[in-house]
Amino acid sequence: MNHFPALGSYPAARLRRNRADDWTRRLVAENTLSVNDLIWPIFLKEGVGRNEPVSSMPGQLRVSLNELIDHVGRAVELGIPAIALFPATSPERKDSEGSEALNPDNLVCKAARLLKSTFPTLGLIGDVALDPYTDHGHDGVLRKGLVANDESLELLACQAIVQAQAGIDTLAPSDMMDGRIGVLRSALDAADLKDVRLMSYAAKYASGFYGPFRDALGSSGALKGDKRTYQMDPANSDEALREVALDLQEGADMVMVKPGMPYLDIIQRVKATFAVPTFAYQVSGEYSMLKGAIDHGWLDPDKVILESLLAFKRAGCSGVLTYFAIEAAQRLNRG
Ligand SMILES: NCc1[nH]cc(CCC(=O)O)c1CC(=O)O
Ligand SMILES: [Mg+2]
Repeated sequence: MNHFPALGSYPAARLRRNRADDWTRRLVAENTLSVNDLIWPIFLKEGVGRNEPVSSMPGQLRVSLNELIDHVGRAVELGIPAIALFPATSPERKDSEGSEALNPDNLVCKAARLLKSTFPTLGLIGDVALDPYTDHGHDGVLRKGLVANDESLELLACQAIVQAQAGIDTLAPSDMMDGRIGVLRSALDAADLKDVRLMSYAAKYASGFYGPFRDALGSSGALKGDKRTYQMDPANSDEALREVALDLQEGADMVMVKPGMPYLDIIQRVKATFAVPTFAYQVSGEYSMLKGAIDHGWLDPDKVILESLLAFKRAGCSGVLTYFAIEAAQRLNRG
């Protein structure tokens, strides 16, 4: 069936006409990518000392607190609206309950206070989940060998409050426990932190693409088993809509789909169904795939970085968490 009878067909219809010059290409472009779409995830390292390269993510660093202002200053200068903080916690601070997550002087909280006082207008996103802090590497606590949903929620709520009090303005729960958005929202309300935003990792899949991230945080060696009892099955799509519906009902301000590129179909369905601010996480494995090929000279960074990010806009995203944020912003600012 012809859905566009009025348009006729070749030779009257020649779609190449609009592609013939830069000016028409710019006029008919349906989507744009700008610096306003970028969120830069940053790994933090304890102690004062040198930054450390992350070997499975060439170009990314674990940043120590004394280097943090210079490091983040680059994002601020480029106009990147927000960064997301992830702590590489040293093994001696990890335990089975992830207690360090509740320490108001933990790495994320120290970084948040420092960054808020230096860059008051920069958005700070804090990860809510226990895996950087547990010696078993799971996002919640274990009871009888299983990740216990409701016990974990209590700890996650405390973790959220501690971060918000340190200056984190957007909490991003990545734990995938059921009910955590509602619990976090009421905990924030009770603590008079009503303006703190919740960016829910609503549809987070049990993905192999997180491998380099777990290396960066040192949680891959620690992780016992896998996360398939709480993260979503990559086979599922309808279920993502249920996850998003619940999180919105419970008080999420923004939702996220993760990973990104292999899940563009999910992003599109979420945006079409709910019409709410939707984000994607172009995760560590996606970065390392592209970066590895770029470093070998097999892909052209001037083409693939912005193309991969524009794909998220086309699918319906408001913005993207990407380790390419700096490189993308530099290219966008160059015009
Ligand atoms: N709560 C853990 C968390 N938060 C963000 C990522 C992955 C990000 C990336 O791969 O870049 C993960 C990994 C996991 O679930 O094991
Ligand atoms: Mg959920």
